[in-house]
Amino acid sequence: MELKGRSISKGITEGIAIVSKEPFSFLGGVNEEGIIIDKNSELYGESLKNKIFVFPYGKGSTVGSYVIYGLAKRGILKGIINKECEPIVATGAILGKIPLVDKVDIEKIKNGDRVVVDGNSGVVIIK
Ligand SMILES: C/C(=C\C(=O)O)CCOP(=O)(O)O
Repeated sequence: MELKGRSISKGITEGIAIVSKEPFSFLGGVNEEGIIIDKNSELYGESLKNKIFVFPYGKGSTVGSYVIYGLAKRGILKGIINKECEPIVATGAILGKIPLVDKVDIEKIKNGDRVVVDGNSGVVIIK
């Protein structure tokens, strides 16, 4: 299935989706190893390692950009899909050089789906 969206950060990646139905704060939401540490998150205790992180939009501190950058640079976070990306998450993905596509109907993506994020054309493919 192909979902059309908008390119925010270029590049193409493929991986397993980890889906949060709630908006996500990277500062205080995830540690340096990519483990979700926000106890209010439905994903508490899960890992972002080698995953495509799917969530509606970012929330919280501007420091979130640097958290995303660090996760990307350490090769933990492979890509992001948002319903509506905001500047904090966009900045982190662009600096970290990981693909990000938004304006996607993320309700069609289930936890564990294998997805392709094409940040060049702004398309997500569920395999
Ligand atoms: C850059 C900031 C703090 C630091 O250097 O640790 C301020 C972040 O402000 P927010 O209102 O959380 O975006």
